[in-house]
Amino acid sequence: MTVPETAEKIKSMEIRGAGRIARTAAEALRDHALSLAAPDTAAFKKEMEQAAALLVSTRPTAVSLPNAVHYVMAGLDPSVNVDEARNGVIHRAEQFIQSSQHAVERIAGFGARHIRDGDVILTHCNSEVALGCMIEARRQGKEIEVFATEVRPRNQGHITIRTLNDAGIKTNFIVDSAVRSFINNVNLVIVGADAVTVNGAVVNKIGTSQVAHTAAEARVNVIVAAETYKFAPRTVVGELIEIEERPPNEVLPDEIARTLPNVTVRNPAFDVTPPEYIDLIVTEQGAIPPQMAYVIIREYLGWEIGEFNPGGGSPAGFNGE
Ligand SMILES: O=C(COP(=O)(O)O)[C@H](O)[C@H](O)COP(=O)(O)O
Repeated sequence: MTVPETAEKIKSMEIRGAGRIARTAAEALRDHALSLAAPDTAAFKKEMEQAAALLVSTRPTAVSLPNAVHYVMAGLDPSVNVDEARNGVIHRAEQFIQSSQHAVERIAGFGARHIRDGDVILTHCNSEVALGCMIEARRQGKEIEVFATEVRPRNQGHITIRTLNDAGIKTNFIVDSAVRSFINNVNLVIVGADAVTVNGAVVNKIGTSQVAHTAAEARVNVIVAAETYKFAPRTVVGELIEIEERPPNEVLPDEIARTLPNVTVRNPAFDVTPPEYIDLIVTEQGAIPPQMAYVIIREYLGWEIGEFNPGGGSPAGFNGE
């Protein structure tokens, strides 16, 4: 897939979920590097930077995307010849994809240890790593049951219930507003993350903070499953995570909206769950309390602000191992 095709698919959410977005962006940069017929390294670098910027511009919230792009682009050494520069990008892209897959597997293993036989788990949205923990627990023979939300307006819950069904996990499908009605039937919440900030706040699908608040009130533990490349280095220097606001017609059809001139539809795709509502963040480096997010950023993403910064920034590295 070309870079513009990939960018379009990420924008339209045909490719979605923070981890998948990151790996697909790395693949697109690798393929772009492979096919570019640039006369010299400077031209190659310029084209690659344009491609990188296009990918980063597709969705603003999932930090995995700029982190992945930055990691791949850090393989481009401007002082070598064009073939070496190309190989540098390809190598870093392959490395990112592999370590991301490895991270997903490790988190499933670590997360499954926090799931006990007989647990009833609530999940919100469609997170590859959160589901990985449940599927691994089931694979280990633990009898679990899941409550999965619908996830208005894009219905990611439909993907989640299919995956759970196919894994042979007993699943209850509920509308988003039914979470509080069922929270006392549940003894664990597991969700994914699009970004984790330096203070341990978790940005995830809209509604996650309501789920976590409800869980806190009911004394139900909340686990966030998140690879280290979901942590946001630039929050160390005070940058805020941008919350994507998506088109109104995802929520209300245009033909109805047209008849309601006094009504404005608001459609934020993500929200922020404060660290007080989170018991544990399970990363591929192990489980941490949210308050230790800073350590993950420092140890695994580097101090130099690891996100892709078009035209500048030093190449700090995500270290997936
Ligand atoms: O909020 C979402 C997806 O939102 P969207 O559908 O808008 O992309 C997921 O919970 C995280 O991205 C984590 O997913 P994963 O664990 O698969 O990276």
